Amino acid sequence: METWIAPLAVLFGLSVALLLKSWILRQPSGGAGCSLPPSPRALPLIGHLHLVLGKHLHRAFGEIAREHGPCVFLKFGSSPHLVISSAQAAREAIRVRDSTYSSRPFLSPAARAEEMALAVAKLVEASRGPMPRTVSLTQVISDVTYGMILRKVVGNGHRRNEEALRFKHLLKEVFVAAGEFYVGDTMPWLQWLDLRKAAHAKRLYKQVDEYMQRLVDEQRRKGGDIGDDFISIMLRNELFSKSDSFMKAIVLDMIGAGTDTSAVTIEWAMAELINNPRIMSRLLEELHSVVGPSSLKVEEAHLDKLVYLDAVVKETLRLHPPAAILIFQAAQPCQVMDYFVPEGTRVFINNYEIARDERCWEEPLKFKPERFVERNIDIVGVRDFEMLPFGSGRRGCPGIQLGLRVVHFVLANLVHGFEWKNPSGKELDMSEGSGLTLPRAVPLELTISSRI
Ligand code: HEM
Repeated sequence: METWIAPLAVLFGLSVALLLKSWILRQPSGGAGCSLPPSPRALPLIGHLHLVLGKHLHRAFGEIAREHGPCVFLKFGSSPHLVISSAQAAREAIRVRDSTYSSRPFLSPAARAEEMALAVAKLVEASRGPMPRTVSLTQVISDVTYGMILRKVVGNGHRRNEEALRFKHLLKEVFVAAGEFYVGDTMPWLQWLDLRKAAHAKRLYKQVDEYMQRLVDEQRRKGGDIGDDFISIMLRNELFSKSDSFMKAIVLDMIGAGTDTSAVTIEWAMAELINNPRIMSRLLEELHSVVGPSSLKVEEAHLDKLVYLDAVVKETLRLHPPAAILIFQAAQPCQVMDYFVPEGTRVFINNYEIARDERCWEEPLKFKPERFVERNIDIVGVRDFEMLPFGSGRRGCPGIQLGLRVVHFVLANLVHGFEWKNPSGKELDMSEGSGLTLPRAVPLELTISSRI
């Protein structure tokens, strides 16, 4: 017996090894005469999951791109993913996704001026309070942007009531839950690992839905005839007003997509300005020459003349894009950079990596707003693709104009009216935290003195 068991065991071992090898090396076959993009070595069952688990996705993708190139094919479980990390590849991928671009204006300066005036009054008070005059700028920025966006989306009534404030905290929790990696999304057989996280997310979404419903009901009771806020506009339009779910989804999209993105951009800009006193001085000089002495308020009418402020905001969006990765799905088989991309592939455009690519940007890790003064670089993904803070094309951000307005306006007022310092006197820590919008790891706590 023993004489034939040994060769059989070797044969069995060899076949398993061969099977595993062929599985590891297997590349799904390409179409239209071109091959799939290069791919790192995968592991059985989990594919490339081990390369990203426990890391910031944009950084993990950056490491993979440096080794394998700007178009990399990955598998998480059995789901195909394409990671794009160069401007040229991003242009091609977005061309495949769609070829038109549209932006929609959202302007109502009065509400924004009121929100800003409230924030400035609070800051002046803090600057006259007992020493040390330290302010949580993260909190101030978050409150003022939330107030501005909420007034635009749901009207004036909700901005300061208790429920609105509770909803703000709820949204924060939703952002954290949405930013989590759910293994079951790519490997359904591992869904049980997500059960606790998923139940928590479900509870949060239920609370969000209830709040949205109350907003819609309340506006409907008023007849929807007041104001130019988003709910009123939808209630006046038959196409939207028939479906509460549709209206709630749009309102949530606006608040969710508009508040944190604008707030973290202002926070990163302030942090970069504190760490770069020369740039802060140049911005202050511009504000003095356009607006006048600090006792005068910055108004929205000034913003178009503040060229250096615009450059500071663009440079902030380049180094700290709130959406580090843009995600979409290939609806049909397509071709990107001569590579075949199968239908259903989830495409990741690594915005963060592209905007720090040394082939496109000189000294890419340096905060240098001057690059936007010297060159007219398009940041909305129409002509240039070296940075895509708002995405691009039909799925791109519909709130670009409102977002940029809010960021310029709040930042200009914070810099013009107040002097800010890091209480420790050292450089600020610029580490990134976790979350959907690439927030700072450490909140901004600064000492304030008023110039007003
Ligand atoms: C600095 C501020 C902002 C930044 C950086 C930003 C960035 C983005 C990005 C990158 C996307 C995804 C685009 C894509 O997938 O290609 C997006 C989508 C979106 N943004 Fe913005 N955004 C900002 C402000 C706003 C504001 C103020 C609003 C409206 C109040 C808004 C509403 C939306 C909506 C509704 C979407 C679509 C979300 C979806 O597809 O479900 N955004 N934004």
